[in-house]
Amino acid sequence: MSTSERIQKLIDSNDIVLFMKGVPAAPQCGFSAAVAQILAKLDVPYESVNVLADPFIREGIKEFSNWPTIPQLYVKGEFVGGCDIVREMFQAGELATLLADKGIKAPAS
Ligand SMILES: N[C@@H](CCC(=O)N[C@@H](CS)C(=O)NCC(=O)O)C(=O)O
Ligand code: FES
Repeated sequence: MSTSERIQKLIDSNDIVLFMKGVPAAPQCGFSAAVAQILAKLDVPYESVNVLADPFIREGIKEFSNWPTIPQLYVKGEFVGGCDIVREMFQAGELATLLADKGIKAPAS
């Protein structure tokens, strides 16, 4: 499978995918940590992909999204943005709205 096919499969098989440096429990960069923290606050399940563990994904996702940096957030197969965009959307309440519009809910507590 090519790198872009692997990326396509990841975003097709998970409602939310965060391409990040490190893992949610131990992010390796503040930008990735910020997005993981926001997703934790929204209390939604997501798949994370550690680009530091895979140089092909690290470069491939930039080409795939036409976006030069990590982190990158995908929701229902659509690129949402990096840290700045996600932070702004979260603060404006737009990220919660986007997830609700796409039918993604926090697990019932
Ligand atoms: N302003 C960016 C910050 C992210 C950023 O600058 N990422 C850099 C440093 S972690 C990056 O991915 N550089 C390319 C690389 O490390 O492959 C955003 O909104 O996401
Ligand atoms: S790893 Fe240095 S800024 Fe992200």
